[in-house]
This record gives sequence, structure tokens and C-alpha cells, in this order.
Amino acid sequence: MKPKIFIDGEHGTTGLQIRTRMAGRDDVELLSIPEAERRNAKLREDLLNDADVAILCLPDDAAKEAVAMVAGNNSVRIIDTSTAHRVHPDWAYGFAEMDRAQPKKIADARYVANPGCYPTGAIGLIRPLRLAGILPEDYPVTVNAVSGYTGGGKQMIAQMEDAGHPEHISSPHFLYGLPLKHKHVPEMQVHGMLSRAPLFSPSVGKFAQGMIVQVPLYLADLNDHASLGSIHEALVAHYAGQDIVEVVDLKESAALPRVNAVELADTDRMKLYVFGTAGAPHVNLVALLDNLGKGASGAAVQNMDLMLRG
Ligand SMILES: NC(=O)C1=CN([C@@H]2O[C@H](COP(=O)(O)OP(=O)(O)OC[C@H]3O[C@@H](n4cnc5c(N)ncnc54)[C@H](OP(=O)(O)O)[C@@H]3O)[C@@H](O)[C@H]2O)C=CC1
Ligand SMILES: CC(=O)N[C@@H](CCC(=O)OP(=O)(O)O)C(=O)O
Repeated sequence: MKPKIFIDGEHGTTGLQIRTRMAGRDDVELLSIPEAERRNAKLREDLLNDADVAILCLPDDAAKEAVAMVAGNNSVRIIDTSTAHRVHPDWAYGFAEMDRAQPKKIADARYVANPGCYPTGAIGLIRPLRLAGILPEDYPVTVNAVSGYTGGGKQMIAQMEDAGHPEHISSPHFLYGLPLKHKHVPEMQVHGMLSRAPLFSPSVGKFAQGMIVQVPLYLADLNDHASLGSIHEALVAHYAGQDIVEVVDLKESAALPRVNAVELADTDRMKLYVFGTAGAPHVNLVALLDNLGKGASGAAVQNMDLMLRG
């Protein structure tokens, strides 16, 4: 029998992208809810309980309600793409490349929290340097980022694309999260293995999909006389043996005139760069990804596959 998959929120931005990725697959059976019934709690509860794996593509509160709907049913496994469970101790964090042991943890888990889009970039840069002993636990990490506007879901897509929208946004690039309390900070701190909360400043650009996450560092404040080369080596060693996260060659990075935020749009990959000048006091670590790819739907399908293959 094929495993049954239900995407709760399948008509939203993340859900639709997961459906697109599953379209050609005949190894799973997709359970589906009609768009007009998407908020029908009874129907959702039945479908959730009929699934082998339920992928939640809902706001946080609705995701928590969905988890409660299957609480007594031990055969349903859950991947939650919302922020609700990302630092919960009973949930596996669904970033397979963050540790050698992580794919097995995800494969064995009943509950998997899909990472946030910005944290995928930030943790992807920070954690290998913490594990290698280069980045001190209490380093004052700052994270600056720009996302495609699909990161804001159906509501922001309408605000950006519909000039007649009452809350239309005409700006080509804007900062937000100005009180510095963005919902992604806790997972960056916990899975980035940091004792201090990172200072996170997000922004949105007038492009649908794509993301740049930057973590600038002062070399003199790192351990082991860290250099551009040693940081790059640590990242290369961490990501050896997999093909989703690419650490870009130092010479290639040095020759780049710019980084294009949409380069990886419509892919499920992530590129990491170490920028700077040998002998100079600073480096800028940069992650490039699609907020809806490795930042959301691509990672959810990757996690589902790990869970199904055991
Ligand atoms: N977009 C992105 O880049 C990323 C999104 N995520 C996360 O994925 C989740 C979904 O986000 P996204 O797809 O962007 O959001 P959207 O608003 O595009 O889609 C959410 C979907 O959930 C439905 N929904 C909302 N409330 C309920 C409810 N109570 N019961 C049933 N269905 C409901 C919505 O229906 P309706 O149309 O009626 O509102 C809509 O179809 C969020 O938790 C988000 O944080 C994670 C990483 C990146
Ligand atoms: C551009 C934009 O608005 N991005 C969203 C983050 C993407 C998202 O909703 O994803 P999570 O589930 O990972 O929180 C935000 O800043 O709230």
C-alpha cells in the first residue's frame, strides 16, 4: 500500500508548492481537500487521521490545532512548516544537513518541525562554525536578510502584486521586523547553538522567490586565529557528502561582482559563500536559497522522503 499524504493548507503558498513537487509521483497517495472546504474542521480532522504523513502548511495556531486533532492516533506522523514547534524538545528539527545524525533523527521522528526560511540560511552558516569551535557561543551574531515576497504568504503576495489592494505595497525593497522580535530568532539561537539571541534584520524585495541571508563576522573575535580560509574549510568539511548545500569555491566567490537574490528560485538547493579579503579583519558569510524551496516546500518534501524511507 502506498503511504497516504495529506497537506493541510494545500491551497496556500507553501502547500501549493509541495503539491507541485509531488505531482509526478506515483509512490505516494495524495489525500486532498477541496479549496472551498479548506477550513472545514471536521473534514480536515478525518483527512489528518487517515494520513500516514500530514504536512501542515498553516498559520501557527491552526498548526497546533491540527496536531491536537491527531494526538490520540499514533499512526499519523507530522511535518509542520509553521513556527509553532521549531524549538520544541519533542520535535525533530527538519534541517537534514545541520548534523551528520540529523537525517536519521528526522527519519525516525513522529513529529518533524520544518525550519524557517531565514533560519535555514543563518543556521546553515553558523552551526558548522560552532561545531568546529571557530565561532564562540557568545559571539554577538547579526543576521541581515532579504526575502522574495512569497515569504509573506497569500496576503503579502496580494499586497505586492495587486495595485488595487487596499494595503498595496509599492516599495521595491523594504525593511520590516523593526522591533527586532522576529519569530525566527529563537530557532536561530537554539539550532545555531548560541548563548545570545542573534540580532536579526529581515527585508523583502520586489521579486517572488529567492533569499539572501548574511552573517558578517569580525575575525579577531573568533577562536583559533580564524581566517577566510579556515572558515571556508570548516564549511566545506561540514557539507561534504551531500548535494543540496553547496559551499562555493573561495576563488569563485572572490571573482563575483554581485550575488543575485533570485539565482536559486525554483530550486531546492542552497549555496554558501565566504566573502572578504585575505588578511583583512572581516568576513561576510552569505547563504543563497529559495524561500519556498530549501526554505520551505523543498525541505518539507525532503523530510517526508526521509520519514517514508525510514
Ligand atoms: N511562504 C513561505 O516562504 C514560508 C512559509 N512558511 C510557513 O508555512 C505556513 C503557511 O504559510 P504560507 O503558505 O506562506 O501561507 P498562506 O497564507 O499562503 O497559506 C495558508 C493556508 O492555510 C489556510 N488556513 C489558514 N487558517 C486556517 C485554518 N484555521 N484552518 C484551515 N486552513 C487554514 C489558508 O486559507 P485562507 O486562504 O482561507 O486563509 C491558506 O490556504 C506558515 O506557518 C508559514 O509561516 C514557512 C517557510 C516559508
Ligand atoms: C517575507 C516574510 O514575511 N517572511 C515571513 C517568514 C516566512 C514564513 O512565514 O515562514 P515561517 O513559517 O518560517 O515563519 C516573515 O517574516 O514572517
